[in-house]
Amino acid sequence: MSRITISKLQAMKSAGEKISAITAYDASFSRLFDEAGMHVMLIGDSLGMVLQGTSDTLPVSIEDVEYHTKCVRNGASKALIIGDMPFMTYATPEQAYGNAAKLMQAGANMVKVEGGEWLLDTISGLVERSVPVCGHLGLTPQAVNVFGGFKVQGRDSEQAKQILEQALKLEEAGIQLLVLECIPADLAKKISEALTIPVIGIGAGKHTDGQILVMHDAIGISFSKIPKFSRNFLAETGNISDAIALYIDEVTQGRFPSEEHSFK
Ligand SMILES: Nc1nc(=O)c2c([nH]1)NC[C@@H]1CN(c3ccc(C(=O)N[C@@H](CCC(=O)O)C(=O)O)cc3)CN21
Ligand SMILES: CC(C)C(=O)C(=O)O
Ligand SMILES: [Mg+2]
Repeated sequence: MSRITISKLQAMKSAGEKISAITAYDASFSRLFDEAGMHVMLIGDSLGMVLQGTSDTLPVSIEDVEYHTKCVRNGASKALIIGDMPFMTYATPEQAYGNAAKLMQAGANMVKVEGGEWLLDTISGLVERSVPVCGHLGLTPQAVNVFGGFKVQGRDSEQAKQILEQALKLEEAGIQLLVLECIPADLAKKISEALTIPVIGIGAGKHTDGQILVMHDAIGISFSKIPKFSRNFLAETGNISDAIALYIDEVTQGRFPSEEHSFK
């Protein structure tokens, strides 16, 4: 079976079919997620927190994500694979090109970068050089020291307007997928409707075109604090394959996230 393409995700958005995504870091889980029918796997810089035990994602290196991308690539034959660009590995367009090349050569089909306005040239440069790009707005964890903690973003109307405007500019610059993290459900709905490209939410309510979770949260074994927006699917099922199948089904049916896993 051939790999899920970005155009397939685009077609899913157009058809109103929900996209399910999860983070993955190794070949064994990657194969399990792939066989369950997961559409997208992200080698997240969250690996700093869930694999290495650090208190934020800032110490993660490009070599860390490169290594885990190779592991995930070996387990996945169908899911679209996204490599997360770590803190300060895309501070300039030139840095971004060299570091994106490492993740693409490790097996990623797309790279993800956190931020808005300042990234527009980097994004168009990557896209011109044949690297598909996923954006990330809202609670961008690499900016935790600016936010003063992992806090919900976009609650006041000025900030909400800014996130929407940034999303539109990123789309114009060439991103083909967008992650929205920890923003009010109404704002995520508005952005998902305003954009042509698919929007994947985490802590962003049920109206986005798809959902992503950190895999350790979805099975309730995270080293770090499990965020309010997550749900332990293993506790409900008793084995990991069924837990992942339930997660995908709940996303597909629009039952996850419910109000208790969303922000106002
Ligand atoms: N295990 C894990 N899950 C994640 O979702 C995740 C990571 N690690 N590491 C990277 C970032 C950091 N993330 C986080 C971490 C904590 C909260 C959190 O504690 N949020 C509060 C809400 C705070 C507020 O109301 O402003 C919560 O109660 O969920 C949110 C996102 C999301 N990502
Ligand atoms: C939470 C997701 C979107 C992420 O960026 C990560 O796992 O690093
Ligand atoms: Mg990340």
